[in-house]
Amino acid sequence: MAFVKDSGDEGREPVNKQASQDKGIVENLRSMSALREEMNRINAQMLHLLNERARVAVEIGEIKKRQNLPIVDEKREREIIAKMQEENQGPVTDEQVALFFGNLFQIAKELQADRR
Ligand SMILES: C=C(O[C@@H]1C=C(C(=O)O)C=C[C@H]1O)C(=O)O
Repeated sequence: MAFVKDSGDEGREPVNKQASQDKGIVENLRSMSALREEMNRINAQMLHLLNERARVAVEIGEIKKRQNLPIVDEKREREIIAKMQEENQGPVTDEQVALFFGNLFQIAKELQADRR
């Protein structure tokens, strides 16, 4: 950043404060837009994986239906959450990992129940 020279101790004001601020805002908007594009790509990948997982859950549901087994398997859900928390490297917290997988289980169980 440019500064006015020798304007005393309290000096060190930008030559053009407004222009510097505007440049910062433009840079931030550029970064934000690039980050949102990255976020859009991740969202699309996650949607793809969500549907892939859902298709597997539906297949498991068909087997359970044929064998007259219950949809809900709490032990299996607890094991998945424990394993995912063990592998979790953050910044997502273990509590958030449990919440996220809990939502995935909910979706899987709804899809299985829809087909009973
Ligand atoms: C998919 C299953 O059905 C349910 C959903 C689970 C999941 O989404 O991972 C896990 C256990 C079950 O409560 C399963 O039994 O594996």
